[in-house]
Amino acid sequence: MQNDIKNKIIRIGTRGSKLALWQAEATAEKLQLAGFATELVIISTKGDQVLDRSLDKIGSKGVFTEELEESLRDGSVELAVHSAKDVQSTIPADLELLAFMEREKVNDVLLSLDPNFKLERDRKVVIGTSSTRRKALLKKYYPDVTTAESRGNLQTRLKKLEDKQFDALMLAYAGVHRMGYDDLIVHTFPEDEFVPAAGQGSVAIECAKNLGSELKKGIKEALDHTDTHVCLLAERAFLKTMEGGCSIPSFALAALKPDRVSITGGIVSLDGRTLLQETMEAPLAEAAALGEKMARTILSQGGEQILKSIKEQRGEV
Ligand SMILES: NCc1[nH]cc(CCC(=O)O)c1CC(=O)O
Repeated sequence: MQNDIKNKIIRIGTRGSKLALWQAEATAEKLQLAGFATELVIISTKGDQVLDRSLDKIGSKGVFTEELEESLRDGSVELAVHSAKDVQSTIPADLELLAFMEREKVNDVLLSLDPNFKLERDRKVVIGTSSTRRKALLKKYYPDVTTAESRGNLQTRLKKLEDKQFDALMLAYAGVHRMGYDDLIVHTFPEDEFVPAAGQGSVAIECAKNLGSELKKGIKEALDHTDTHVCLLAERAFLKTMEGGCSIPSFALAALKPDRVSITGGIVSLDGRTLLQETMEAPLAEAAALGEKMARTILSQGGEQILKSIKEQRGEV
């Protein structure tokens, strides 16, 4: 049985950005170690093609995932590799998230070409970011900072930094590290103030539900990191209940204790004035329920109001 499934080449669908390819190659390596043959299939998504608008204006649902999911459906790939952060909170009924790879350090970091760059509370600097969460948290903790749009893949954003479109660039450590830009890091934001977006730093592996149970089991054994998976269940349940999507400044970070899971989650208003943030814990087996409970708590404490005013500002209601 085991040998049968390993005769088949696992085609891995991935976006073409350098970071996406790094993640797909890391996936392929793990599969190869487990005895599978692999092949990468590069698929371009709307998020890669539309670079002149911020994500919240393209629409938050699946901008980096839709075309990959179509390839899972039509059988042209067995797996799709995503940054877990980019995966919409509800997966289509015919697909599933099979595995989450071991998580990288979760923090947001700041990159600058000036190694002596200091981020101080009362310094007027321009920081490149297109994330609503990062913009709003910067307003809260660094009110004198202004932000400038920085969409595009990491290389495009670094080019904007070189062109002095901003003084520093704010990114997830995970991507920076995977691309080998650690040398440019001038600041690491503490994860209790700049709580990351749900899923940040982890790679999610998606497949069609009907891929075949033996094959799915073999792939999961090769790729899944159990601790990361439990944390992601909690964070994604939070995201789903918040109905957040990547354009909402919500955040959630779960962590494991020996036999319990804790989660810190919340939402911040776009102007940074209202920050709702809580930490809760539960037994390991209740990770998803914990994420949901956290979201309901935040929503009832004023999160609902924040979401409503964000939608009003965007003209969605
Ligand atoms: N939405 C873009 C995106 N999706 C995943 C990462 C970084 C890698 C990760 O968090 O796993 C990034 C860039 C960033 O936020 O700096």
